[in-house]
Amino acid sequence: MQTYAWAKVLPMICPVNNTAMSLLLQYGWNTAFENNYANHKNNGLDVGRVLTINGYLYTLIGEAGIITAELSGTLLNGKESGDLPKVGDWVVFKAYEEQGYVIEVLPRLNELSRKMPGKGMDKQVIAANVDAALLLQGLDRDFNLMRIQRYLYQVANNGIGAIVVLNKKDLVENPQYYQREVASLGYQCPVVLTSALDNEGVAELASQHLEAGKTYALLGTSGAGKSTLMNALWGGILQKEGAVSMANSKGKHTTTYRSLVLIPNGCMVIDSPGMREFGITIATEEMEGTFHPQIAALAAHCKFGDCTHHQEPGCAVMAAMEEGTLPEVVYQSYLKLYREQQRYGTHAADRKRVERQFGRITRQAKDFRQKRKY
Ligand SMILES: Nc1nc2c(ncn2[C@@H]2O[C@H](COP(=O)(O)OP(=O)(O)OP(=O)(O)O)[C@@H](O)[C@H]2O)c(=O)[nH]1
Ligand SMILES: [Zn+2]
Repeated sequence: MQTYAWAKVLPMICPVNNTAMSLLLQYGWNTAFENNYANHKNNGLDVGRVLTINGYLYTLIGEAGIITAELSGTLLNGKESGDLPKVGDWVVFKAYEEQGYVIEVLPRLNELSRKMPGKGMDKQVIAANVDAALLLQGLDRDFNLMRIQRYLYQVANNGIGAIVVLNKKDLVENPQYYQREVASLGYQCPVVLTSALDNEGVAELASQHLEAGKTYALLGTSGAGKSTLMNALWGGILQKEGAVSMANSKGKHTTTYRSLVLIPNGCMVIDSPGMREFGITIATEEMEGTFHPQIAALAAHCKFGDCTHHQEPGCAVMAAMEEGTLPEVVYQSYLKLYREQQRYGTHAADRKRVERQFGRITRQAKDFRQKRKY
C-alpha cells in the first residue's frame, strides 16, 4: 500500500476506534463499490469517500488517510451538477504529492435529493450513499407532527429509511406521549427519545439503532440540537462549520469541521450545511399538511374532489378503511394531521388578524402624534 506524506498528519476522526481495520472499510466500503472501482484500480487510481465540500475543495478519506482534492476538468465539464461529487460519495482520484484530482464518481447506492422547484426535472442532490435518515426534532416548541410527517414522506420518497429522534426530552413531563404521537403516523420507523445536552438516551440510540459501517443523514430544523447530538455521539466537541481553532479552553478533544463524521461505535453521521438547508426547506415547504401517500392515492377515487374523508358519501378512503385495505393507524394519523392543520390554520389566521389590528393601532397613534406635533 502506498503511503502519502499527508498520511503522517492524519487527524484521528474517531477517538476510540483505533483498530487496524482498513480505513475504507471503516468508512463503509463494500463489494458493490469494489466492483465498480476494479478498472480504475488497474489504472493506478486511488479511491476515497467525500467527507466535506468547501467551495471547490473536497476533503476525502482514502486508504492512506485524508487528502484535499479538486475536481478534474473533465469531470467538471462533463457532468450535470447532481452527478458531481457530494458528501458521502465514493470518488476515484489521482494523487499528485499532497493534492488529489477527482476523476470519477462511483455509482451511488442512493442519494438524498429534492426536486428543484420550477426547473423541470432538475434535482438537487444533498448527500450520497445514505443508509437511513436521522430525523431530529426538539420536544420544546420545535415539536410539530406535520413537519415530522413531511420529513418522513420526503425521506421515504428517496427510498431511504428513517429513525425519528425526539430530543430535549428533559423539557417535557411526558416524553412518551410525543413518542406515541409520532408512532401513530403509521410509518414503520423507530422513534427514540434523547436529551443530547445531558447525554441521555444517546448511547441507546447508537447501540440499538446505528450500525457500524452504515451512514446516517442528520436532518432537523435549526435549534433542534443537531450539533449537540453530533458532539454527544462523537464524544467530544466537533468544530462547527467555519471554525478554524483547534484549541479548546476546557481541554476537550476537538477536530476541524467535517460533514461526514465517524462515530466511535463505527457508524457515520452526515451533518452538512446542504443538509441543514434541505431540512429547512422540507420544514417550510408548501405541502398539504394532511398529505399521506396512501390517503392521496385513495382520495383520487372519492366522489367529491374536496372530500375531507370524514363523513362524505362515496368516500374511497373510508371505504378502504372499512374493507381493511387501509390500516386504521394510517387513517387515524390522517385525522390527527387534519385536526392539527385546522388548528395551525386558525392560529395563522388569528395571528394575521392581530397583526392587522396592531398595524391599524400604530398608524392611528402616528396620525395622532403628527396632529399633536410631538
Ligand atoms: N434542554 C435541552 N436543550 C438542548 C438539548 N439539546 C440541545 N439543546 C440546546 O438547544 C440549543 C440548540 O442546539 P444546537 O445543537 O445548536 O442545535 P442545531 O440543531 O445544531 O441548531 P443549528 O446550528 O441552528 O441548526 C442549544 O442551546 C443547546 O444547548 C437537550 O437535549 N435538552
Ligand atoms: Zn374521501
